[in-house]
Amino acid sequence: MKILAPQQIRDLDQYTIQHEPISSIDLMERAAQHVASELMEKFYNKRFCIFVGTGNNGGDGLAVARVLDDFAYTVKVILVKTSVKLSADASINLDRLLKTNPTCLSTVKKIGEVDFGQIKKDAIIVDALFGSGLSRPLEGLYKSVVDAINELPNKVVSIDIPSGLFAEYDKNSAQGNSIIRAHTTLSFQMPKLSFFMPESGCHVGQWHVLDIGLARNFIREQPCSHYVVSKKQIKKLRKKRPLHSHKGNYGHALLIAGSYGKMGASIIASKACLRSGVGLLTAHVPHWGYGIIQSAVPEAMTSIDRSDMFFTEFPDLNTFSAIGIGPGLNKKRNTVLAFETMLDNMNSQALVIDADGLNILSENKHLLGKVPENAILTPHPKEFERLVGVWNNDMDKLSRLKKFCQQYQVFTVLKGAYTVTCTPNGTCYFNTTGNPGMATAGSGDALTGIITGLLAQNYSPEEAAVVGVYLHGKAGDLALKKESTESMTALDIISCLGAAFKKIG
Ligand SMILES: NC(=O)C1=CN([C@@H]2O[C@H](COP(=O)(O)OP(=O)(O)OC[C@H]3O[C@@H](n4cnc5c(N)ncnc54)[C@H](OP(=O)(O)O)[C@@H]3O)[C@@H](O)[C@H]2O)[C@H](O)CC1
Ligand SMILES: [K+]
Repeated sequence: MKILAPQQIRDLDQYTIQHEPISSIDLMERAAQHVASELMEKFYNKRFCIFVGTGNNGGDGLAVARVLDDFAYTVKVILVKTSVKLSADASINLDRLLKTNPTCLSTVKKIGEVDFGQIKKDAIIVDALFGSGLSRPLEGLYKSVVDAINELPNKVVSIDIPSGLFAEYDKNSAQGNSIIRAHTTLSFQMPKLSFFMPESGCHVGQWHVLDIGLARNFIREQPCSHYVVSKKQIKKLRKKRPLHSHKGNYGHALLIAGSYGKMGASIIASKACLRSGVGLLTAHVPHWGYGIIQSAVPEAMTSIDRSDMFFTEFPDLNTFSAIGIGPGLNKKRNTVLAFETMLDNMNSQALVIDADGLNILSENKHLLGKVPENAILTPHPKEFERLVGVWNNDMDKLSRLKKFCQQYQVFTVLKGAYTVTCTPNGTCYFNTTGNPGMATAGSGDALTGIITGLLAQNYSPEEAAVVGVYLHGKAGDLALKKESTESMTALDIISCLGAAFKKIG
């Protein structure tokens, strides 16, 4: 699913009105019907208190109030209005509401006029103050109202976007901005870019997309560099196995991971790689790790380093279709040298670099130039910061991510609540599977194993990264059915990979 920019969304709105054709007031009505249905389903028989502004987001709120009132819900509407006039469609909806239920509405022009004490604790607050038309941070009356709503214990549902939040904008990170902290956000047609950033996404709560039928052909034709990964897309990318096939058809992966005291990284990455469908796996481990890996992962072959403790050499790379390097490696001088020599000797093998592999790159920046094109780097934010420097805010982080991928022609999987895969041309794919239980030791090693396994099976780097991240998150979500966010371990995630594949279908 595309994540369009605010101006594109406005154009989409206009295009739909002209080409469907549908009048803007009817489009607002359609949007409001969707919101009201969702509210009635989620909050059956609850009372609602709707804060509306003067733009079209407020118009949505007024129309929602009327629909809820038609269904005999108890609704209070608070129109927060400075001296500005209402938008044309908000004004029509105000008249419609006044005709059906004039007593539900109060208009406030000063903060003292809002009687927050009157709002029952179990009422659902609907936030329809500002949507995608926000042009500056909130001030004065609007800021006070938003701050006061955020102090209330009530659940808040935002229409389209939490009021005060920009759809995509650096100012989201400005200290002291007042932004609604929603429990749920019902967003029209597509999520907004700011939902995916830690600094701004924390205001959004659970978000749901309401398909209000905006012109699909227009969406399809829009240039776009931000996408949300969907199950449908992953299903299309999954490679189905023919009946007559053998392990030789599914690639041979090499995992260079683990060192003295960190053999778990090798075990976890190896198990994940095998559970992702690789035909053959060789785990390259230090001499000391031989017995450990052989007994923990009997399915894997081993390549044994001459060093007892660390990675200092590598086997003939031509045997392998994909290589994963980094988990639990350490950064000893000889390890750095071996890594550099390996980069010099890469041919056509697909490559994943994680953990200490990334730390070696950030401490030896000249090696970045040796990373082969289309390699996949899988940093967590701290590792990424070591590679690109400190960012000012999340939008800056995103632009550094794109610049980095374009400069080195690599894919980067930047891990987080919404892990983003950025391609060498700067296109970003946001992943929505996964949960906070996956923030646990070895979780990243598992992802390295999964992506390496997919690469070995001839998934393109883009497919392997996007599918791998999705599967890893999905397996984590399935593991959460048996475990809690606290108790989940990396091996729990791996044990659910089979079920995750089945969920893709
Ligand atoms: N996408 C669609 O197809 C549909 C969207 N709908 C809804 O419409 C809103 C967007 O509506 P819009 O009227 O463009 O924007 P807002 O409702 O957010 O409000 C804009 C007005 O608010 C003023 N404004 C902006 N920032 C501030 C501020 N910080 N303080 C005070 N006032 C502010 C702005 O004035 P300007 O000075 O910036 O010109 C406008 O007057 C979308 O989010 C959906 O909810 C449709 O209903 C369905 C189709
Ligand atoms: K809103």
